[in-house]
Amino acid sequence: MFLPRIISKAKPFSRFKTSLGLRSYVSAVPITETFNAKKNANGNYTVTLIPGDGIGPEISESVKRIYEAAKVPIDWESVSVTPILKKGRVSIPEEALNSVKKNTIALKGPLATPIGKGHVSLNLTLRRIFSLFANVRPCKSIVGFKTPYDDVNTVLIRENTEGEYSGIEHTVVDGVVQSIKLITRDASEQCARYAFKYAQAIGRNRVTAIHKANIMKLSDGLFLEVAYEVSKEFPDIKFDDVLLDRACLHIVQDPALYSDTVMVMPNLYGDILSDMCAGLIGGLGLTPSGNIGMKASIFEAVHGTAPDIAGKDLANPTALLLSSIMMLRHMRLNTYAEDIEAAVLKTIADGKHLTRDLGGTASNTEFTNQIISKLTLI
Ligand SMILES: NC(=O)C1=CN([C@@H]2O[C@H](COP(=O)(O)OP(=O)(O)OC[C@H]3O[C@@H](n4cnc5c(N)ncnc54)[C@H](O)[C@@H]3O)[C@@H](O)[C@H]2O)C=CC1
Ligand SMILES: O=C(O)CCC(=O)C(=O)O
Repeated sequence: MFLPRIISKAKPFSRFKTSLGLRSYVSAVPITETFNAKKNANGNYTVTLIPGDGIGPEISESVKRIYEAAKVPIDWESVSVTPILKKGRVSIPEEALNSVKKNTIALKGPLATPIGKGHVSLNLTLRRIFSLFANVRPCKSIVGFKTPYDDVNTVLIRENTEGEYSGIEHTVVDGVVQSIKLITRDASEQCARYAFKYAQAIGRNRVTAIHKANIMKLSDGLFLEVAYEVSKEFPDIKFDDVLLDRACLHIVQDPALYSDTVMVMPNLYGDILSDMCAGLIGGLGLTPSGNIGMKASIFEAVHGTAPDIAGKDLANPTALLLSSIMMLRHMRLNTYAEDIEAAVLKTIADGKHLTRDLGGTASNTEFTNQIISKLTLI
C-alpha cells in the first residue's frame, strides 16, 4: 500500500478555455458548500482585504487598481492584522477577524513571521481560526514566458491546519527540543475529500497522495490510510500515492507526469513542494493559492513579504492577482476572472514590461498599467 505507483502518461489539461481563447491558468472552481458570501446593498460582494506586510500593500494596491478598471462588483473592506496582545498572547485584531467572519471571503497579502523567535505565524493562525482545511496551489507554465520547463501544470492541495505546522513545541531539557506533528483523521479526511471533489470539478481523473509513510508510519500512515478510504467514495477517480522525495525527483525530471492528477499531502510537504513547482515556472511572483474552509475562504499568493524588495515598486503582483482570480472563480464571477486573467497572461507573454523577477526592468506600477490597458470590459 505504501509503495510508489507507476505514474501514468500525462494528459493535456484542456477543460477550462476562456472566452478569449486562452487556456485558463488558475483552475479554481466553486465547490458549492464552501461558498457562502451574500451580496451587499449595492449589489456587490464585500470582500475583506488584508494588505499585509512587506510588498503586501504594493501588490494589494495593484489588484485594487485592476479590479476598479475591470469594474469587478466587489467592495473591499480593508483591515489591518498588525498583531495585538490578547490575554498575554499575540493575536489578530478582532476587527479583522469579524470582517472575515462576516464577509466569508478575503484576499490577503503576505504576513511576516519572525524567524526562530517572536510571535507565532499569523498566517497559520488565520488558517486555524477559520478552519481553512485545504490550501489549493495550482502552478502552470505561462505560454510565451520561457523557462527550462514549458509543460508544468501541477495542482497541489495541502492540508492546512495541522501536521508539522501545529505549533506544538517545547524544550524537553536544555539542548533537546520536541516539535509535534499532529495528524488527525478528521482533518485528513476533510482535506482528502476536497482533493477528490476538486479533481472532479477541474476534470482530472486522478488523485495522488504525497507522503513519507515509510518513515512516519503513524502520522503520514494515518493521512494515507484515510485518503485510501476516501478514494472509495470516488470510484471514477484513480488514486495512487508517491513518496515525497520520489515526487520531487519526478517533477523536476518531467513535470508532465503530474499534469493529470491532483496531489494531496500533509502541511509542510505542500509548503515546500509548491515553492519548488513555482521555481519551475519562473518563481514565486507567479503562483497563487486559496485557503478553503466551510465558513470562510482566504486567497493569498504562495510567496512571503519579500523584504529584500519591499517599498521599491519592484514586486510582481501576478501571484496575488492570480489568487484573486481563483477567488473570483470561487465566487462564480467568471467573466471578470477571464478578462483579468487574459490581460495578465498577455502582459507576461508580450515580454515588454516584465518585472525584475521575470527578467525585465518594469516596475510593479508599469506592469500593472499594462494589465489595465489589456482589459476588455473597460
Ligand atoms: N503566506 C504568507 O504570508 C507567507 C509569509 N512568509 C513570510 O514572509 C517573510 C519573508 O520570507 P522569505 O523566505 O524571504 O520568502 P519570500 O517569498 O518573501 O521571498 C523569497 C524570494 O522571492 C522573491 N519574491 C517573493 N515574492 C515576490 C514577488 N511578488 N515579486 C518579486 N519577487 C518576489 C523575494 O524578493 C525573495 O527574493 C517571512 O517572515 C516569512 O515567514 C513566507 C511565505 C508565505
Ligand atoms: O506564516 C509564515 O510566515 C510562513 C507560512 C508559509 O510559508 C506557508 O505556510 O505558506
